[in-house]
Amino acid sequence: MNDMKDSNDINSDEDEQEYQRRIDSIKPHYSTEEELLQFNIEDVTKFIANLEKSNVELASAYIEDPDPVYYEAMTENVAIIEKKKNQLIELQNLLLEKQGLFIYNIVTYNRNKQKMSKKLLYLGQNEAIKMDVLLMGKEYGFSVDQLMELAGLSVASSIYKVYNPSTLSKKVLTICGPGNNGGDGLVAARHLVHFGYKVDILYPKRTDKDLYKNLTLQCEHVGCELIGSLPTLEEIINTYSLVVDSIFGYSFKGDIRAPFDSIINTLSMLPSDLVPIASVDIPSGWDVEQGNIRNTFTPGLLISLATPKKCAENYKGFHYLGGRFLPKSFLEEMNIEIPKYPGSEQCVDISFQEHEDPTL
Ligand SMILES: NC(=O)C1=CN([C@@H]2O[C@H](COP(=O)(O)OP(=O)(O)OC[C@H]3O[C@@H](n4cnc5c(N)ncnc54)[C@H](O)[C@@H]3O)[C@@H](O)[C@H]2O)[C@H](O)CC1
Ligand SMILES: [K+]
Repeated sequence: MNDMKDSNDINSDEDEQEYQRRIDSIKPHYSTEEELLQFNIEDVTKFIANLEKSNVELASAYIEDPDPVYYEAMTENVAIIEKKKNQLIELQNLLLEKQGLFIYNIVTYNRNKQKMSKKLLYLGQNEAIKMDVLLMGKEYGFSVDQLMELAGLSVASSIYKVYNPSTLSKKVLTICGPGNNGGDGLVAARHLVHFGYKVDILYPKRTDKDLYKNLTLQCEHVGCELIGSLPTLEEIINTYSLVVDSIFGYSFKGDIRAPFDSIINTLSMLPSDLVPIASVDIPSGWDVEQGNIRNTFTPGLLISLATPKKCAENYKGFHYLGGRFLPKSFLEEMNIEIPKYPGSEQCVDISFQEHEDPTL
């Protein structure tokens, strides 16, 4: 046990100070600010990777011997990883700024004190549908399965950032609806398994199209279990650490019909501190433009796809943007401005704290 604790000493304050001393001592060798930023980005990335590796080791040690010390060490690691990831995003944005790629007119700040554009557009329902038609038309030439794959990957990537598998002790339940939002959920479920989660899927109203049949098959092949009906509230709490809501997206209209009415009712009774919900594109049951008018659940994480929709304008939880597939020409044609994705990331944190003073 002591050996494991020692290998985790990277967490300690002394190590952090040592790390800072090392960075400071190296600074003079870098001739430009851009080079220094590049170096810092690489260093923080390695630091995060080491901690994540250490957490995987701690997690397997904990499974063999559920000593709370392992758990505490993992929790400490997770907090440091979160801090370092925020630092990484700031460094990446600084680099973008240095390279002249951050061009925003009106500036506000998100929870990571990143500069964000006020011009970021919240689409209405018809605009979102129009956008889809345009993307998949002759001019832009995308196919639905291409976009769905990128959308689903970005959902899984966002979940990984907010609800890291090392912090979850139970499985993830992905609930899929009958349309493309459900398809995004199937893709996300498969990637979540690749990222280290155990995933069950509830897919009560399946479509006969090959795309959905294949996505379901692929999920089964990576080990997702397809469950027949929604477990009781108590069973959900005992079995799952997270619910992924991919029931309805931007085409949802009217009163919620069966079987999704009772599913959404149950989800609305779920204590969010015990089992948070991650919603794909739209929190299911919310009006696409007016938001939570039916007083259903509020997700802990919302992953808006391509651009956020109007219902998310006053959303206060973790908010990520994914679906990194919009070409510049398309953004110009639609007169949309979206935040820059850092590096090769599939998602970007757009959780707003509009009135926060970034210098505090
Ligand atoms: N360009 C993009 O950003 C992409 C987004 N994607 C995802 O696709 C959904 C929109 O998909 P769509 O198939 O148009 O619709 P939904 O999934 O929202 O749902 C349609 C489905 O739901 C049924 N339905 C509608 N209203 C109700 C109701 N009141 N009660 C019960 N059932 C209802 C309807 O009959 C249909 O069967 C978008 O949000 C993104 O998640 C793409 O994956 C990639 C491109
Ligand atoms: K949804």
